[in-house]
Amino acid sequence: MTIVAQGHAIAKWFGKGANRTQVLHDVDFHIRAGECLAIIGESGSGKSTLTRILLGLERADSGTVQFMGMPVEGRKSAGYRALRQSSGLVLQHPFASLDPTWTVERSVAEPLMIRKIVAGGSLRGVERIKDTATASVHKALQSVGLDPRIFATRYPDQLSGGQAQRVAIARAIVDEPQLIVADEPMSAIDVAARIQIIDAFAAMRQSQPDAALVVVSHDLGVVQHLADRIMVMQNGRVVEEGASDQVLMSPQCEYTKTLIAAASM
Ligand SMILES: Nc1ncnc2c1ncn2[C@@H]1O[C@H](COP(=O)(O)OP(=O)(O)OP(=O)(O)O)[C@@H](O)[C@H]1O
Repeated sequence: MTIVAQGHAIAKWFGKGANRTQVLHDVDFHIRAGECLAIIGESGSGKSTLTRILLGLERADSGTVQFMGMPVEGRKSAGYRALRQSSGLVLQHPFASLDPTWTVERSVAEPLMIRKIVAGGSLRGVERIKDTATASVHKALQSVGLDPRIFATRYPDQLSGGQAQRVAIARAIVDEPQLIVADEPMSAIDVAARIQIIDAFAAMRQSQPDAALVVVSHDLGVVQHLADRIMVMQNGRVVEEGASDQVLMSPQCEYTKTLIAAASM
């Protein structure tokens, strides 16, 4: 299977002078097309920093990151541009990532419009692609279990937290990116609605079988449902990695055992 993104020997420091702290140490990772990789670990272990580096939103101090075989370093690099155009991000707080003055349809269509403008489309051109965009937006909403006839014209304040997160997922997948990163997508969602988010990701994986999905989560139940492979981080290092069943059923590292024991309490 094609490797969509990979990093080698990534190190990252934050802060200056006496406050300078290393938060990632010699991290290697890769994600293949069609795979779901979960990154788990306690708060502050470096999960979000690693995904931000993977998305080109943060720079590593040393090491390399590649997207589809091209280096991501530097905003002018071909790898960075390809990554920006071919990745989707789902964050913890769905309402913070939706413009309250925009309808669901407009929010979900935004990546398509941006891509068209970046590709040199005129505003008139953008108007003309609206019909195509509407079809893609409705397909994305359907795939996350939201009926476009009901939800397309709603505003964020007319959505529950779970519905808003599914809108955010629809926006992340609407232009069929090769890589989707979801950073704690369930933690701001009430327990009853979490299953809908899991279903939305499962449906996305079915409709876009070649997309690579990276999920950062504290919730091992979520991880168990979604992930093919798990990477465990502790204090900025990868301490265990393997197939989901193997890591969850027979963890090798004491730290992973502790995480699993804490989750089943
Ligand atoms: N911009 C920043 N400036 C300084 N320190 C930072 C910055 N971003 C993150 N850190 C620090 O880097 C470390 C790793 O943070 P990170 O957010 O990657 O961890 P995490 O595993 O995702 O945690 P959580 O599960 O709580 O989101 C933490 O100690 C954090 O305080």
